[in-house]
Amino acid sequence: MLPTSGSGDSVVAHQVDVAYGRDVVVHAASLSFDAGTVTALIGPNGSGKSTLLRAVARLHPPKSGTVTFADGEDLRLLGGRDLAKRIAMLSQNRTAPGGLSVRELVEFGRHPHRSRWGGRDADGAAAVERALQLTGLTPLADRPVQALSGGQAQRVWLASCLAQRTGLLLLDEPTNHLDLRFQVEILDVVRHLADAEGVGIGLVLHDLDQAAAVADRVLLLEEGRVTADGPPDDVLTTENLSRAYGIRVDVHRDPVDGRIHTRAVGRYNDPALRA
Ligand SMILES: Nc1ncnc2c1ncn2[C@@H]1O[C@H](COP(=O)(O)OP(=O)(O)OP(=O)(O)O)[C@@H](O)[C@H]1O
Repeated sequence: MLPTSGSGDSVVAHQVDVAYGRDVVVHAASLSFDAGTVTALIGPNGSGKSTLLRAVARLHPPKSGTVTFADGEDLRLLGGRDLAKRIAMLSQNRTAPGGLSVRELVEFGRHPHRSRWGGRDADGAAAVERALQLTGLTPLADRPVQALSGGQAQRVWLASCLAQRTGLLLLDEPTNHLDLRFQVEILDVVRHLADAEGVGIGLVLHDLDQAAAVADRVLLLEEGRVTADGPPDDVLTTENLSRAYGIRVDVHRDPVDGRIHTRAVGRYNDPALRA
């Protein structure tokens, strides 16, 4: 079967500051998204996760610092089409142009692989069918995008990224709007792409249990700074999470599968506070 990605790729951000106007919201952030590795960005609302991901994807130029591929090549030196062959990003807040079917929107992901004059894209049809299949959209392929639910539409945008067949995949809250089954299935796809095809994956997740389950590495952001970076066991601790989120967060390890589970303890499930 045609692989979804090209070959795996890695990207390194070094001491990156990112600003909106004069307001610096990401401070001296360093990270890497490595081939064959799933890296999750977590942190409270407004801590800079999306902004940092967008800076790595060159959608928002950093104020200072560098973003390079593993071989040292600066992303700024690539043309848009060449960059889109190497990095795909699922952003939040997308709007589909009117009148498109699911398959037509997924085909947008093939744009960088077509010649400037819209010429042949030998792998295109197979890449699109595979992306539809991986996201469970084959039965909906001919439906108008505008007739889809929020979760179905989320899967179409993800499929469009997969059809791009890049070695790096950056996903901003990919499980947003998805029901339980598709949350699990999409994270399975993410894991598969990293393990079987060597894709480097960076994703923003709010669900800490999902981050623990899917990620090899977790970065915690607080007020625009990376305050922890390492394996889930080292980062997802009561101390780190309670400090970052400003609420007590208990962390347990499942005795059966060994996975980390987190529980934010609010007033209503803390017996000491309820008494
Ligand atoms: N377009 C914008 N113009 C100005 N400030 C912005 C803009 N987008 C985000 N910000 C600010 O930048 C900071 C970081 O926002 P960002 O969206 O990166 O955080 P986040 O961690 O992804 O948040 P969330 O979990 O809510 O999605 C916040 O203070 C936010 O108010």
